[in-house]
Amino acid sequence: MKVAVVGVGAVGSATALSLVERGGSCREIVLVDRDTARADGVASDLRYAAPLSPTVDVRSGGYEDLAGAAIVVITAGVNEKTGGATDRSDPKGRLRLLETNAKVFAEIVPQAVAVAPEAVLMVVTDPPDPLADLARHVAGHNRVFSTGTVIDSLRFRVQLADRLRVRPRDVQALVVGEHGTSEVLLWSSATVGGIPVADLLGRDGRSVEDIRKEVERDIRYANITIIEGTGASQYGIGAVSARLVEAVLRDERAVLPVAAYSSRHEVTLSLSSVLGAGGVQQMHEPVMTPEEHQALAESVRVLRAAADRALSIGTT
Ligand SMILES: NC(=O)c1ccc[n+]([C@@H]2O[C@H](COP(=O)([O-])OP(=O)(O)OC[C@H]3O[C@@H](n4cnc5c(N)ncnc54)[C@H](O)[C@@H]3O)[C@@H](O)[C@H]2O)c1
Repeated sequence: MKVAVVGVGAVGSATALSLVERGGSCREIVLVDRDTARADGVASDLRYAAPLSPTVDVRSGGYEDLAGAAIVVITAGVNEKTGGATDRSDPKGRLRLLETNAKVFAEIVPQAVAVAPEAVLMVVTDPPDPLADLARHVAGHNRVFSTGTVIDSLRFRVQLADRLRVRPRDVQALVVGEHGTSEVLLWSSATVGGIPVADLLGRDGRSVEDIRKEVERDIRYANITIIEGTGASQYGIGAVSARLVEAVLRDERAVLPVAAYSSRHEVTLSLSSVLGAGGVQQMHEPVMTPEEHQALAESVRVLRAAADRALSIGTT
């Protein structure tokens, strides 16, 4: 199985490293970037790490090398720091990158689809959900999804686990809607060992409402906190991307909050999605309170407007 990564910056190289280290799901990784020297350098670096993992060949290439790829991971484009999306008080958040990155997608997607018409397209570039709508439109097929709120849901689980002093693996908690400032944290269904987290938080006397605000802030702006330290958030999303590739290649039917087009909501968004061969196979709406439903409707509104903009930029 061949996996292609288009865009070999911080996120693309972290994704490729995670693919090599997780091992086993793909036999070949091709790295493509308009900065060919960078793609060559990352491929060369990873080639020397590969013998420590299950057999995998890593090489750089051009679009012609996408032929036969089962999945194309798109991580090309400006990031939050370069694109000026690191202001916590800016409600647009990652949507600030839409104009620039829609143009990047208009360049990449037709070339990728021409060479690899059967490949699943996985969008990581921000803002991933409207860019997945654009990619789907340009590709002319539905085998398109974005990493959506998988990373946000992991952040939610980690933040809750910290406060509850349990391991994150045992916390069930979902974020749905946009991978962005309008995302919806589903507190009502967050549980640990079958117990609602709201029943466990605040046992040390702190107000549950205060803890909730603190957790929401930490998750919504986790990317900015990371960028303030390192310039780019890359390792978490790299590990997520490799894990999602694995779920597709192995037809796992894993239930994860990746984003795909929902005919019900008429836009790409994250719900409880079933991920396997061909991308997202089913999407289900988690049980929500009326307030959570309302917040999701607002996120859908934001996403529809962004998708319309992405299409108008990327298809003219
Ligand atoms: N979905 C998520 O959860 C998530 C998380 C972190 C970052 N991101 C996003 O991922 C993207 C990449 O971030 P990064 O930190 O790796 O940025 P980066 O600047 O380190 O790398 C971007 C790479 O894309 C390449 N590129 C740009 N335009 C191209 C084109 N037209 N064709 C081919 N290659 C092109 C550049 O040469 C560069 O190597 C950003 O949009 C960032 O915001 C998304």
